[in-house]
Amino acid sequence: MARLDVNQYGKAETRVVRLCRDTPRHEIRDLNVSIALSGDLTDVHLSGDNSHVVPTDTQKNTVYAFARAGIDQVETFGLRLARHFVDEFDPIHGASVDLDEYAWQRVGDHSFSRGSGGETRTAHIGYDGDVATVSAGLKDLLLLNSTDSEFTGYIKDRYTTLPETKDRILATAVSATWVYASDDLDFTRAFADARGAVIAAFADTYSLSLQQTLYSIGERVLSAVPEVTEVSLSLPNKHHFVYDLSPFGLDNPGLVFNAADRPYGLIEGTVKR
Ligand SMILES: O=c1[nH]c(=O)c2[nH]c(=O)[nH]c2[nH]1
Repeated sequence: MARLDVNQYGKAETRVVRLCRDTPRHEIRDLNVSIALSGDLTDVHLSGDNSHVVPTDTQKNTVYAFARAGIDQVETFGLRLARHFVDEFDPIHGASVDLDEYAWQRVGDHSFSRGSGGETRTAHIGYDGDVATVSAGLKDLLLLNSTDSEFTGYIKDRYTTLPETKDRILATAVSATWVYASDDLDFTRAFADARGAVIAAFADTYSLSLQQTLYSIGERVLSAVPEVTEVSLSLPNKHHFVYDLSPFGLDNPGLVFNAADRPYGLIEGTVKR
């Protein structure tokens, strides 16, 4: 016999752009919003009774309608949406809202530039009708140190070819998610402080491994933002290998590198208070 287990449904990746045109110097907010609702949804799966279903199309429309009032902080926008679906519709007991915000750089009063592969701000809202949990973070934040990075002293076996190095490029694309202790705080300030801590820790740490850098980033975020209870980091090691120029009769004292695409080391961890 089959039995329906956990399930959720919603509109994924609603792309909403909200302009502010109150002055000739326009503002732009560019979001990708994914909603997942759960609750009393057994009948729709077992018998096709849709009477408990808030259509995903309605969810999408709600995102656009709520954006009309303005997108202040991604976290508060997500909280508004999560609370709306759970508080307005009896069969809906839980909402999960993921928000990505793309960073546009201003290049004029009404002109903006967005680098491909640029950094994205993220937020996640969970709401069960009682407690709202908020986490935030960023992804694809590219960072590179051109020195102050070593990797030595590791296990060597018959398959080890990696030479020890006292001076290498350390580069990564940071994905970080941190959890807030409260659903009511200045998320914009907290984000800016956490982001600043990530960058400062990466830049300031004399790195003996990317693992050590990960811990120092986590530690710095916790000390910079008191409202953060834990930080999870996913750090691809974007290897830069010194290219062998000796076949061409040239030396290469750490000047020319092969920026390898794949494979990459992937260093992940959570740092808590
Ligand atoms: O910082 C590093 N950590 C590792 O675990 C590792 N493994 C590797 O081959 N290079 C690196 N670099």
